[in-house]
Amino acid sequence: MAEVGPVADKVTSYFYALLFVRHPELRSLFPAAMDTQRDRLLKALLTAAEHIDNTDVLVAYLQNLGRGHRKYGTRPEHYPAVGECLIAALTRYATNTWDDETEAAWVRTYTTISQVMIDAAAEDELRAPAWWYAEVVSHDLRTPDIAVITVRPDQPYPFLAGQYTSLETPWWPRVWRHYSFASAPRSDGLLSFHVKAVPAGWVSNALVHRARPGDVIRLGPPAGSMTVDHGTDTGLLCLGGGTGIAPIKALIEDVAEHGERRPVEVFYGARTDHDLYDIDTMLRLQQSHPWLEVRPVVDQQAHLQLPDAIRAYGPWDEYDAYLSGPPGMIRRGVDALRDIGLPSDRIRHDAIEELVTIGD
Ligand SMILES: NC(=O)C1=CN([C@@H]2O[C@H](COP(=O)(O)OP(=O)(O)OC[C@H]3O[C@@H](n4cnc5c(N)ncnc54)[C@H](O)[C@@H]3O)[C@@H](O)[C@H]2O)C=CC1
Repeated sequence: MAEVGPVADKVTSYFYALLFVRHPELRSLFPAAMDTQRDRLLKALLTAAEHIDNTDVLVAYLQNLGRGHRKYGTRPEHYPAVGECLIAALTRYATNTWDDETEAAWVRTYTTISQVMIDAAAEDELRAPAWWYAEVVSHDLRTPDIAVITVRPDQPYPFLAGQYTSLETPWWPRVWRHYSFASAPRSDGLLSFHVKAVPAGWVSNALVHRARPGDVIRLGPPAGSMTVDHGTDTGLLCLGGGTGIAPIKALIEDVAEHGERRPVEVFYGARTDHDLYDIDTMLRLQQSHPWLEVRPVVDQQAHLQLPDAIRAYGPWDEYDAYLSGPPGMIRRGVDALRDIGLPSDRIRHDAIEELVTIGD
C-alpha cells in the first residue's frame, strides 16, 4: 500500500479499465461517471490496510461494506473477477515490492476480505431488502439551496437516530450519496433529510432543485454508530455545523422519546444568520425540553468557529460528544475536545472518509 499510495489514481483507473475490458457485463453495475467510485475503492483498501491488526474493527467494517454492496446488485461470483483485476493492477504498479510472496499474501487477504463481505450479504438477504424505494411526500425549500425532504419507504425501514443512509435519485442512476436521518424513527414510518445543493453536487442539486412530491428515490441500508447509549444517563454535548444539525435533531428526539432527564447541550454552527435554517425547530425543541440547551454560533457574529465555542462553556468531563458537519469542523472539533481532556471513546462522529461524499 505504501508503494501504490502515491500513484493511487493510476492504480484505480487501470484496475477499472481492466475490469470493464475483461468483464464488460459488470460495467452496468457502476455509474456513468467513475471519479467518486475510484476514490471509494481506494479508501476501502486503505481502511482495510489501516485496521489489518484490529480484527473486530476490520470485520465489522467489511461486513457493513458487504451488506452495502447488495444495493449495487453485487453477486458472489463478481468477487473473483474484481480480485483478479486488482492483483493485476497492483502487480503493474508495485513493481519494487511485488514478488511471489507478496502476491500470495494479497490473494489470501483478498479471499478473506471477499468471504467476509459475501457472508455478511448472504446473512442480510434473509432479513432485509437490498434497497428500499421511497416516495417523496414533501419538499420544503428552506433557503435557496437547502431543502428538507420527507419520504415514505415502500417497506418498514428500521434504523437508529444518529445514523445515515445511502440514497440514489432517478436522475443519476447508480450514483449513491450519504445523508443522515433528520428525525428519530417515527410511528408513521416517514424519513426526512436536510439537503444542501453544493457546487458540482449532482445528487444534492437534483434533490434540492428537481425533486418533487411523487418522485421515487432508492435507499440503501442504514449505517453509522453515532447513536445514543440508553444504558447510561451521561449528558450529550452536540456540535452540529450547517446541515450537520440534521442527525443532532434526531438524537434530541431520541432522548426525548426515552423519557430521560439527561442534559443535552447543542452548539449549532453556521457561517451567517441566514444559514441557521433550522433554528426555529431547535428553539421549539428547547422550549419543550428543560434538559435541552441550544446555542447558535454564527461565524460572522462570534468571530470564532464552532469548535472554539465549546471552550467557553463546560466543564464537559461528564459528557459524551457528538459531532456532525463538514470534515474540517469535525477534525477541529475532535482536536478541541481532546485538548480539554475528553477521552477518544467518548467522542462520536461519522467516518471522515464517508463524510467526504455526504451530501454531494
Ligand atoms: N453526519 C454528519 O456528520 C453530517 C455531515 N454533513 C456535512 O456537513 C456539511 C454541511 O455543509 P454546510 O451546511 O455548507 O456547512 P458550512 O460549511 O456552512 O459550515 C457549518 C459550520 O461548520 C463550521 N466549519 C466549517 N468548516 C470548518 C473548519 N474547517 N473548522 C472549523 N469549523 C468549521 C463553520 O464555522 C460553520 O459553523 C457538509 O459537508 C455535509 O457533508 C451533513 C449532514 C450530516
